[in-house]
Amino acid sequence: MPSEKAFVFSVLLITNTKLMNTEALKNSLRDSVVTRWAMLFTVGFVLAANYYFYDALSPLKSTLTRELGFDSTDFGLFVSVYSVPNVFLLMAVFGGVILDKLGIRRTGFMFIAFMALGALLTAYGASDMYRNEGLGYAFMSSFMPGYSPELKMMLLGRFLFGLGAETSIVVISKIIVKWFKGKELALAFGVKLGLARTGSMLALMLSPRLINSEAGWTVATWFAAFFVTTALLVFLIYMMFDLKLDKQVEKSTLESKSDPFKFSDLGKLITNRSFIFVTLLCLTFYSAVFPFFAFSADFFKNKFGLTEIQSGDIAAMMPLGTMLFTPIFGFFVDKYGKAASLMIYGSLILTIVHLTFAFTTVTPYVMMVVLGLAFSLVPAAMWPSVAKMIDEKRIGSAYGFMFSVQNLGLWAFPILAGMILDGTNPVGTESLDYTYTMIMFSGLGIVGFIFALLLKREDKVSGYGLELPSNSK
Ligand SMILES: NCCCC[C@H](NC(=O)[C@@H](N)CCCCN)C(=O)O
Repeated sequence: MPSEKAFVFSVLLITNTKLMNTEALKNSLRDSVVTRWAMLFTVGFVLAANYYFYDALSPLKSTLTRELGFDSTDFGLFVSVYSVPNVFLLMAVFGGVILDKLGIRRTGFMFIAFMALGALLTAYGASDMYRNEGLGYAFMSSFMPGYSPELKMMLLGRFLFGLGAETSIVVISKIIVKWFKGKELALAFGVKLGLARTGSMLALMLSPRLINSEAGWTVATWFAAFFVTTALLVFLIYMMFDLKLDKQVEKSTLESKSDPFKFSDLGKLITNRSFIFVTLLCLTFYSAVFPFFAFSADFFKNKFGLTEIQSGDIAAMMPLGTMLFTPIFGFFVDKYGKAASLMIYGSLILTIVHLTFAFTTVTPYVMMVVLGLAFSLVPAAMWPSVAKMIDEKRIGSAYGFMFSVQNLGLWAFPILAGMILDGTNPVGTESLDYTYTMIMFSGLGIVGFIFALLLKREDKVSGYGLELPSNSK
């Protein structure tokens, strides 16, 4: 019968196509260990450049005061403007939507280009070229006279950088899943975070050295901007491999399909009590880490009377510590669980470190490594825990939502830290007293600790199994 023949033929065709896809999957680029790890290091370079630029001016706070007249509030404003697009334009959420629509290559290129443009504008805003009546100087002088034209141009640059940076983190996470799903995925995520932290560590160590260059202090800002621009070029190399892989394997077998973002999803997320507690922990914990980190080198300089190079080196101990500890805790969480407990310990250690900084003179070298311990415990336990409480299809929306809430803290607390510093230190004080600023960070640690306790208690009711090993849920 012709219809029976047609049926058998189409079954054979489907089976054959499936077999061919599996075959292609077996022999695709992602099956070469060397190629997929090379891809990880390629996009890891982009991530390192991202984190480098985010932290590049942190050890230069006093240089910005001396050269550009920034006070602590200006510096806080500069740090925080990174988060404005992610909080107020919900870029961390819409970036995910754009990623679903345009795909990895176009979204990645577009957002890394924003990062590069923003980084170059920031460096330009600090440069002599701009300050000697360069392009845009007259315009930036024509409004809001309370803020210098240098600050305004640098704010615009960092705003654009922030617009690209958070979404590029989401793109890179998706790239890792694309190449490592069903392979060494957890390890790949650990290495990715390690590469990001390498960027932070290098920024803290290199920037204070680069300001002593013969060509002037702005070498440090230009270097950071060129690092990000190089990352854009490096991403072009990645795009070639990505295209090749897509040609080898049907795209649908590679990229895990997530449901498109819907605002109604937010309703589901914010009625999940475990998710609320983990998001609030994310907000408070990261607000006590990244904004503190931005001020840390200046804090050590003022409290312990160190040079910019020495204080940058001490601050760099924290990312160095995380590079060591994060993979260890990641492995621990996979194998033994205890994620909720680790988040409690991490928040407690964070609070102790900040209180020690506020009220004692214990050597900051040791305390920064201990802070690195806390900053490994919580991220290593937090991000995989979200995957346990949220359906895989909505994980992108969940992370996007968490990033937006987290950025609220990354926006508000650097400004608050700067305002507290300016408010508690008379103008022209030789060395700044950070006590009240550190009390603020300790307070955030305590609130985070409470959310971590609530999360663990809630886990007993909701049964997400945060205390269980990865494969048992
Ligand atoms: N799968 C999510 C990993 C997030 C890692 C996390 N980064 C962030 O939370 C960013 N939203 C903020 C980065 C700001 C500084 N560059 C981290 O622990 O770094």
